[in-house]
Order: sequence, then structure tokens, then C-alpha cells
Amino acid sequence: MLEKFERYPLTFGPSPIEHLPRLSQAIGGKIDVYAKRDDCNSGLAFGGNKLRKLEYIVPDILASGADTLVSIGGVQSNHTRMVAATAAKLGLKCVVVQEKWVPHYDAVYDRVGNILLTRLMGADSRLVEDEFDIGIRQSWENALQSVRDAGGKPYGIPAGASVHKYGGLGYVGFAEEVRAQEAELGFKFDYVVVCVVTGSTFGGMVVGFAADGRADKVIGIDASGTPHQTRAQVRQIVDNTAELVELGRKVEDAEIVINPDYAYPAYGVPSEETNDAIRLAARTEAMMTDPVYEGKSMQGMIDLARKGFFPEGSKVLYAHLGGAPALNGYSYYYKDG
Ligand SMILES: Cc1ncc(COP(=O)(O)O)c(CNC2(C(=O)O)CC2)c1O
Repeated sequence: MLEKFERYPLTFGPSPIEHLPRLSQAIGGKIDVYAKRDDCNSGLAFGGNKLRKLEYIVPDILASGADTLVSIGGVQSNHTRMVAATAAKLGLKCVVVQEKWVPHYDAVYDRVGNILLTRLMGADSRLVEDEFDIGIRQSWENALQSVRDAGGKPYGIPAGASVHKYGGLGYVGFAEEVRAQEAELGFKFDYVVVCVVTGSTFGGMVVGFAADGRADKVIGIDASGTPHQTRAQVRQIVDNTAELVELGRKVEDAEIVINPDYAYPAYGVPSEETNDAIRLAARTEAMMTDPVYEGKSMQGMIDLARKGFFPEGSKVLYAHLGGAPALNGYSYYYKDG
């Protein structure tokens, strides 16, 4: 599906799929859970899902002749960390806007984890007071203009690289990788569970799995807390990506399955159930998830399993997209384990 698109390698190659027997048992033993480890996909600053997306954006960056990458996220954004890593690897400058997406602060929230790594990689990390929104932001437009005013040539990457024209391609590739790994494993997954915020991870997977009739088996767990805006953005990404890869048909609304039930109390704020899910994955499989993204998709998968959403005997593939560095900004939640 991606033959006509150039990919600039930022990852080690296909991310591994591992069986999670102790977690499967701990949630009732009725389904078999596996994880595809995009959180371990690269040596670039602890990796993650944005590098898979950026592999299809870097050729356009290089062709543009830009000298500065400009992107945006929250204070503990994984995406801005991975843009900073890509800039460092390519020898480009980097400006990232870090908005106040999360209504909580502790003593170290704006000094550890992702923003620490982003600064260490030499990015110009600009803290602003604007609050959470997955859309195009004035703060980002201002940062782009500031680079031009200083004589630079910026390349703009929107939040999560999601509404970038090539933002969905990386996760079409994810679906193709899974099909190849299923051939080796000798079975097919019945469901894929994945976190959704700005939408092109999930949107790319929906298009990729639509190619073999499994789009509606990709269960998106919303972590934005703004499910209507996220769903609208996913719809746009799915249509754009389907056209780019010449899927040959429209993906129907009913094939786009996003569950809004686990984003509470707000984007970037874990519930007790989120923290319990983080602890369970850590204590059964030593698999680290985070309070903003993967902790909520892990919470959703566990809850859906316990409620019998997945028919007995299902093989469920959990997409681990990264995010662990942000745990450091939430340490007081876990001071008692
Ligand atoms: C670890 C992790 N898991 C899932 C997601 C959701 O992916 P999408 O934004 O493609 O829907 C993010 C996103 N993070 C954003 C960020 O700024 O880090 C784009 C929001 C993520 O970082």
C-alpha cells in the first residue's frame, strides 16, 4: 500500500510482537493479549509512535530545504520529544511550543520526562499558557512566523503530526507489518486496541486494516476527552489517507470504532482506574504505560475484557505507542507504589 511513498528510517524496523500471558491471566484468562511494542521501536530518545509517522514526513522535510522543525504539544508531549529527536538526527534546528494542556502541576512537572529530553536535544522549548486543543493553534503559527522573522526556513509539523498530509501513512505501514507477523505467527488477531488523541495513529491503522476487511476490529480508546473533535479529525485523516494509498473505497463511519469511556476525568489526568491499569501491566509484564495515553488504552482494554466485549478465545493485539517518560511528571501519584 505504501510502495509509492519514500520512507526515511528512524526506527529499528518492524516492532516486535510479544505475548502477555500473565496480564491475560490477571484479567480473567478468557482472551489472549499480545503487545506490539512501538514503544521500543527506535534508539532515538526512547522512541514511540511519532517516529513511525515521521519516517514518511522526513523526505518532504528534506525536499523543502527547511532548516528548522516547528511543532507543538503539551508540557509533557511525547510528540515534541520525537520531533526534537528527528531534528537532532537530521542536523536541523527545532522549535516546539509546549502548551498548558494538563490542568495539574507538581514541583517538577515542567522539568522532567519528555520536556527534559527535548531540552537536552537542543530544541527551543517554549512554554505557553494556552490550554488543550488538538487543532491548529495560534501559538504554533506564531512560532512558525518567529522562525521566518529570524531569517530561518521553518517546516511546520502539527500536533501529533496527525493532520499533516502524510500523517496517517506510518500506521498504514503498521497494519502491513502486523499482517506479515501474523503469517509468521500462524494466526490472525481478532482485535487491535489503540489510544486515540490527535488521530493519525488510529486513522492510519483503520485504513491499513480496511485493506483486509478488519477496520472495525481496531478499537480506538479516546484519551483526548474531546471525542467529537477527535472523531471529526479522524474522519478527515481516514479519508485523506485512504485516497493517498488508493484504498479504492470509502471507509464507512460504522467502521471507525472509538470508545470515549476511559478519557475521564480529563486529557492528561489519570483516574484511579488508569493508575490501577498502569500498575497491573507493570506488575504482570514489566510493561510500562503512562498516565496520559497508554495507561488509558490499557485501562480500556482491561475493562472491555472484564465486561466480555471480546468473545472468549479472542487474540487481542495491544498497540503500545510509547509515553513512559511522562511518568516522571506524575511521580506523586505513585509515591506509595
Ligand atoms: C504515547 C502516545 N500514545 C498515543 C498517542 C495518541 O496518538 P495520536 O495523537 O496519533 O492519536 C500519543 C499522542 N501524543 C501527542 C503528544 O503531543 O505527545 C500527540 C498528542 C502518544 O504520545
